[in-house]
Formats: sequence, C-alpha cells, structure tokens
Amino acid sequence: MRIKISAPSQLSASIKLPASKSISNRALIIHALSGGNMMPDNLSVCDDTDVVVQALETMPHTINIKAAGTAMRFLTAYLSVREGEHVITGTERMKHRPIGVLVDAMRTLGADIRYVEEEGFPPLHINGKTLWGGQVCIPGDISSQYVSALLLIGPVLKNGLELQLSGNIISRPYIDLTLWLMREFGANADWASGDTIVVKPQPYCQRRFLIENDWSAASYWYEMVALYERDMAKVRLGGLMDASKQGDSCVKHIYSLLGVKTQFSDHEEGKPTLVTITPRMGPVRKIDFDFNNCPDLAQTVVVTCCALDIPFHFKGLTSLKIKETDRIEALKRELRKVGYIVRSANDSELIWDGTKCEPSMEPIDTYEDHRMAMAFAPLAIKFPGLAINNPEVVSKSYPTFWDDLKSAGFTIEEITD
Ligand SMILES: O=C(O)C1=C[C@@H](OP(=O)(O)O)[C@@H](O)[C@H](O)C1
Ligand SMILES: C=C(OP(=O)(O)O)C(=O)O
Repeated sequence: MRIKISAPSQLSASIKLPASKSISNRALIIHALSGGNMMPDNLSVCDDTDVVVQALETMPHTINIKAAGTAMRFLTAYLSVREGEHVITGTERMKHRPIGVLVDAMRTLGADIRYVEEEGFPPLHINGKTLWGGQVCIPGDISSQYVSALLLIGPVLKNGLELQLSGNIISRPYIDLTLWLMREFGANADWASGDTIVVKPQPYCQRRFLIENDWSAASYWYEMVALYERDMAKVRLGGLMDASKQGDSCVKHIYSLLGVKTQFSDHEEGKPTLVTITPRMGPVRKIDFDFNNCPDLAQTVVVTCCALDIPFHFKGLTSLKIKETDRIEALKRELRKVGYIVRSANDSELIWDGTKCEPSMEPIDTYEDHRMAMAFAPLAIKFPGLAINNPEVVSKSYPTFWDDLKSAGFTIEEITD
C-alpha cells in the first residue's frame, strides 16, 4: 500500500496516545512471573505487545514474536526459567538481530538454549527449568534489552543475580525503567555501582498497575508542531507522566531547543496528565546531541532538523544499525529523496551541514520500520502530497497513528501506481 499525505494549514488536535509498549511488555513478564491474576491496566494494543500477550496466554510450542525486539529478548529469559520446551522465532529481520550476548549470559546461569539456525541469532530452542542465578558479566554496549531481560527474571532465580556490565552502557534509561518497574512490583533490585546491578531473590508481588502513555509516540506530534509557525498549532496529548521514567520523555527538552513549548496541566503527583504543545519562535541555529540514552527519538529529531534547516551533528547512534532496519542508512537514503544530503561517520554519527540536492519526491520507503513512517509523515507539512510506502508498519507501536493524523485534519489518500 502507498499513501499520499496533505497537512492542514493550522493544527489543532487532542490525541489519545498509545500506551507505552516498553512498560507494557515489562509489566506482562513481571505479571507472569508473579503468578498474578490482575492484568495491568491500559496495556498497549500494538503488535509488539500483542505478541507477548498471546505467547503468555497460550504458550504454544513455537512462539512467533514477529518484529518485537523486547518480546524476543524478554521471552528468551522468561522461557528459560519456566518449565516447558519452546522455539521462539520472529520475522526475517528478527533472525538477523543479534541475541548471542543474552544467550551466553543465560547459559552461564545454566539455561538450556540452542540456536535453531544461525549461531548468535533467533530462532532459539529453549528448554525451561529452575535456575540458581549468581554472577554474570555482559557487554552493556550492544542493547540494553539483554540487560533488562536478565534483570526481569532476577527475583525468581534461587540465589538472585549480580550483573556486571562492561563497555559504554547504552540506553541506560531503559535499564532504569526495568529496575523501577521491578521495584513497583516488590522486587529488591538496584545499581550497586556505576556498572553493577544486584537483584535479590525476593519474589514479585501482585498489585493493580496503570500503564502510562508513550513518550516515544509523543515525539511525532512534537515534530509536527515544530514544523508549524507560531500560533498555527496546538496539540493536546493525554495520559503522559510529567516525571516519567521513560527515557524518551526527554523529547520535551530536545524540542524546547527546536521551538516547541510544553505545558503540563495541573495534576495529582504521580498520576498521568494532559500535555499541551505549541510552537514558539526561535529554534537553535545548529544542534549537537548524543542519542545514547534515547535512540528511538533519533529519526524524529533528524527529520525535524532537516525540515527546519538546522544543521546537526548527532552521536550515540551505534544501536540504530541493529534495530527494525539499519536506521542510519535508511535515514540517509530517504532524506535524499526530499533534498537533504546527510552523511554518517563511525557507524554511530549522523551529520548534516545544510547541504541540499534537488528533491526527487519519490515515495518514502519504510523498511518495515514503524519509526521511518512516523518520522517522515510530518514532512507533509513542508512537502504537500508526500507519499509513504507500506504505511501499515506503524502497527508495531502506534496502530492508530494514521487515524490520529486524520482526526487532526490531515488528508490521507491511498494511491496506486
Ligand atoms: O527496553 C526497551 O523497551 C527498549 C530499549 C531500546 O533498545 P536498545 O537497548 O536495544 O537500544 C529501545 O530502542 C527499544 O525500542 C525499547
Ligand atoms: C527499536 C525498537 O523496538 P524493538 O527493539 O523492541 O524491536 C523501536 O520500537 O524503535
């Protein structure tokens, strides 16, 4: 499928964002490990969470988690400590996203895991059993999801877990998010030093839990607002937490540099609230930023800066190469279609010095990556009639994205060649 997008001349919208898939998937694993019967409230209904719900509910021999990285990593750890034999697999892309670091660590703990096809990659054959736990050392510079997966099962290991991370730790807020959620469910888990985490063998408890909405999804609305002139846009985003543990809540700080003002409604402390975002004058003239702590915001911010003619030097992007697609290459290729020549360096940096070319305005390809579709869609504000291929990819994290755009006054037209 291909769509053509036209933007309204003014943007005024109230958007019900999806729930956080990161929090949903952690809460589901914890819920299963606690043997609980109180499902978390406001679970995300996106593909990445649906696959976890399905797997935990039906526990088939072969579990297909499709394109969900967190599901693949978290369930690998979970299945290793639950009685039963399973094969866990996913999309072709998932079969090329590395998992060796997690498998090695799980094997150190005594887990019975075999590679079904290629060494170091899914699918995996897992024979679950009781594990004793203990000390493990793993690289922290590839994906924090391996760390979160190990931490989540820590409380049910007979001797608990001591995890030592080597290298430059990436996506650290996601590790903190895991630890926070574990503690919310009664676990005893925390950093013992800058690179060591200790989880005591203290079981999870059951409780009601409300999942807050997704700050990563909010980023696309920040991008849209940033592309409107002052007084021409106002977007209200519901269900977000002010002092959120989601690392991507730093989107509000990044976009204050890009000319977007964030206001929180009065609210009870610790409760979700309404956020209103509006454009104001004066984005920065150029920007340098390290995305190590918030890699999922990189595509949104890169596209925004090009559209606003703000040269940039972005670092901390190593993990982008092993996500839904190689996001560094995908960004460079697709931005060229709309006239921006962005270059990469050291497999971990994106640099734009303002160089442009004649736009071909070919449809934007999405590479089975929800964030490619959502980060490029707002460009229709600057390029009326922008076309996007395979827009359905948004279902990975934000299935109602196009409906929300329509409700905000965008026209989305399905086109054929
Ligand atoms: O733990 C999580 O919920 C996530 C961690 C991050 O992955 P990496 O740790 O691989 O960067 C992030 O990109 C992903 O979308 C969600
Ligand atoms: C990288 C992402 O997800 P995952 O790694 O969980 O597939 C994402 O949602 O941007």
